[in-house]
Amino acid sequence: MDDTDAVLDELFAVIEDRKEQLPEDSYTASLFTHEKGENAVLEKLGEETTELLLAAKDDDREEIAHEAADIVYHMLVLLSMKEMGVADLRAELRERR
Ligand SMILES: N=c1c2ncn([C@@H]3O[C@H](COP(=O)(O)OP(=O)(O)OP(=O)(O)O)[C@@H](O)[C@H]3O)c2ncn1[C@@H]1O[C@H](COP(=O)(O)O)[C@@H](O)[C@H]1O
Repeated sequence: MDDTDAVLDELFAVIEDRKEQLPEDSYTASLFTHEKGENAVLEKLGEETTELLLAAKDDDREEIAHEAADIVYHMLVLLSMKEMGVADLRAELRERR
């Protein structure tokens, strides 16, 4: 497993922990409560996708990486909300190889 794989698994483990513990100062935890919730995650994914497209049009590599990371984080939160995980993503990608 390379570093990229490891960081995805680490991040997903943190997300799962926030979902369980719901610490007050956690942005992730706020997404799992009525304070924000699923709609906020979906809105973020929409916004960040638009921002990624604009960054790509501008050939702004730093911004592309930033927006792509925001999308991956919110996508992992969404998978967790649906009782899914990185394993589902990995299995789907693997099946396509
Ligand atoms: N990867 C992320 C991550 N990406 C984005 N965000 C948050 O998502 C929110 C929205 O992102 P935006 O890019 O839209 O930032 P914004 O400043 O709110 O911008 P706008 O809303 O004005 O567009 C911000 O509050 C970001 O901090 C993240 N929050 C947390 N993580 C990871 O989750 C871990 C746990 O974080 P907590 O749950 O906060 O402890 C962290 O250590 C990180 O690894």
